[in-house]
Amino acid sequence: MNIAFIAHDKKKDDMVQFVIAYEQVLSGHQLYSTGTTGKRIMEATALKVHRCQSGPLGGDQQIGAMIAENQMDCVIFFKDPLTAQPHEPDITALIRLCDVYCIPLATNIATAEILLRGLQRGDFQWREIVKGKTKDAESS
Ligand SMILES: O=C(CO)COP(=O)(O)O
Repeated sequence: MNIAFIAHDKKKDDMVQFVIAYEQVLSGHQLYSTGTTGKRIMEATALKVHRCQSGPLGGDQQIGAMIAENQMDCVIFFKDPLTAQPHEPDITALIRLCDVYCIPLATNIATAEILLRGLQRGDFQWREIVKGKTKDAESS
């Protein structure tokens, strides 16, 4: 599965703790992130993360584009609800695209735990079916 990790500054420590806790599970997947979040994850773990731009410089939009191309299976986005962000429209757009394409999205650590436990159990297999169907439609 392709999984995106994004954390606002005040949530980055939580994100690091989270990926350390689930490092073993995550090592079997392709990981993507916004710039600084990915840097923090790679410093704290042995995980390899494909880093996009930093959020305020377009990283949320790059991950949004992957969703629109059906290349993202899950988004873990630890949002800071108490701090205004200069790129708020990009954040809203990313969340909207998750809803448009029915991509599982966790915006806090409690939901993220449930999503990753589902991932461990194989609950995300339906994404492979959806991706397969999209590829078939594109090639016909
Ligand atoms: O701002 C962000 C998401 O909206 C996160 O970006 P960084 O991971 O580059 O800090």
